[in-house]
Amino acid sequence: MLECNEVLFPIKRFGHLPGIDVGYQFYSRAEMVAVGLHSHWLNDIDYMGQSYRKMEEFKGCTFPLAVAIILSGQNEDDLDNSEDVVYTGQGGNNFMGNKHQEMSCGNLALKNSMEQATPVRVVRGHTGGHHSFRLYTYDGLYKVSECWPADGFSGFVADKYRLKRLEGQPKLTRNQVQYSNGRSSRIPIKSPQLVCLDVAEGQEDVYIPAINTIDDATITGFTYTKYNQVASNLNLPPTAGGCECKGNCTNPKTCACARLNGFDFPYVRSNGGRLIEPKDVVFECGPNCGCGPGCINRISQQGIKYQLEVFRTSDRGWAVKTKDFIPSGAPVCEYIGELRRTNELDNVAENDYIFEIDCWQTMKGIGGREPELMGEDMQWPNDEEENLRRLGDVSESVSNELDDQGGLPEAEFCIDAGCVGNVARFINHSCDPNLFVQCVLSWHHDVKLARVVLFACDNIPPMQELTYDYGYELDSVVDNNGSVRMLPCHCGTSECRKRLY
Ligand SMILES: C[S@@+](CC[C@H](N)C(=O)[O-])C[C@H]1O[C@@H](n2cnc3c(N)ncnc32)[C@H](O)[C@@H]1O
Repeated sequence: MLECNEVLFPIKRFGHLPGIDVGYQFYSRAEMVAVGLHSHWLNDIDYMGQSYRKMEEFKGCTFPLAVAIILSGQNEDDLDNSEDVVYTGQGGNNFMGNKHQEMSCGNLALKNSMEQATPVRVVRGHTGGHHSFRLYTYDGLYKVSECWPADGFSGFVADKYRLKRLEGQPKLTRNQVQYSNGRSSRIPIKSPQLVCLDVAEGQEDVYIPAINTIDDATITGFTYTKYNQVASNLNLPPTAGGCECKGNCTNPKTCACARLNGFDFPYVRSNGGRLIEPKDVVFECGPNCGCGPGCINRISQQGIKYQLEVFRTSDRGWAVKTKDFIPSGAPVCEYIGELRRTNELDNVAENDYIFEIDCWQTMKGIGGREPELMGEDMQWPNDEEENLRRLGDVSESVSNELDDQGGLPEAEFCIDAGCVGNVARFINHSCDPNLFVQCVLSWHHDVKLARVVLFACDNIPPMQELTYDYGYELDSVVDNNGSVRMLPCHCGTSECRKRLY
């Protein structure tokens, strides 16, 4: 990973990092390493070493030079009043009995930064919350104003550094920083940009914060739900029969659910479970199966695993980014809302959150969304006949059942996330997306009411916005008066078709 980081960010730099505003939050050191904000996994002082001396642009500088420090509150002697910090250097008090810190590496880098007046990025680490996660905030640029050796409380001589926050940066919202070190159960951070600590209100296994650096908008007007709700006038199809496997499904020859997928499992276990290739429909194990919740064939039922963040854009409202790396083929989230009949929607033109369940139309090539090609080694066969043949490979009864439902020009059912929904409702459209829509059947086998799951169609690096292709046909959206509605696309990719619909 370090090597990867060196490839992405061959040159460390002091100063702000493009795209990382003051107040930016990170959920792990790995994230900071990935974006190059702080490129040491263990050391709290990150610095540019002697190799930078040879570079023309750094001519005249004395190295090492500090670029970033993490204030984690681990040192009992540290003082932190937000704008003014006393920081203890690294090393000393080791098992060899060395009680004096050496003026080398990070310590020397801080001293050199003081002497050459180069800015140092300051990151604060905090722990807290009911998930007890560690959170890091980027708090801006500081200058090292003083350096002196001092006796520490633990009886060793340490180098001390005073850092003062540079003027002209966004204010920090706390004037006394309190580290929790795992002792506190509260989350100490309230950055002005954090408009909601968790849009999921604790329902998911991860927090999903919302950040707004654009305007005054907050997250309102919907209730978060992790599970689909069913409109009162809609009856769900009967629960499907299941396989008789025990524990985990392992044998595709004997597992009844694997048989529906063409005598194979659609997923591999690597990287926490990945879809091998997009399919017309994936048959997962369901409530009547003998296997347990950890079964390989239930990967999309295991909830959101990646750190996601809702953020405000200047031209597309809210959007979602991942703070984790997401491997190609991994399930990211299901599109959740209220299952409704499409012909009973009254305010379609005003509701931005309707997902038509058009799996059957897609499979039959009658106006559903285009199958998405996946990156790397994963691909959807281009051949429509091959797609349908693969569906024909599933058991005859299911195939017949699907054929009985054929001929529908439009999706009969939809997922309306206008009033109730999950984080998927905030994911925007892109003409060159990094997610794709996969229909999944688990509880029942009616493809018209299939679950809609968004999978990564490529390896997605941290901090990337998540998008999928909404798959509208141009001129297919009409308002109540029958006039065609058009919506310009702001996905900003080179593939942009200029209109969503
Ligand atoms: C399902 S919502 C996505 C979340 C939405 N941005 C929000 O603020 O809640 C779909 C709506 O987002 C906007 N949107 C999504 N992708 C867009 C794009 N590429 N260009 C312009 N607007 C987009 C459109 O208003 C669309 O009707």
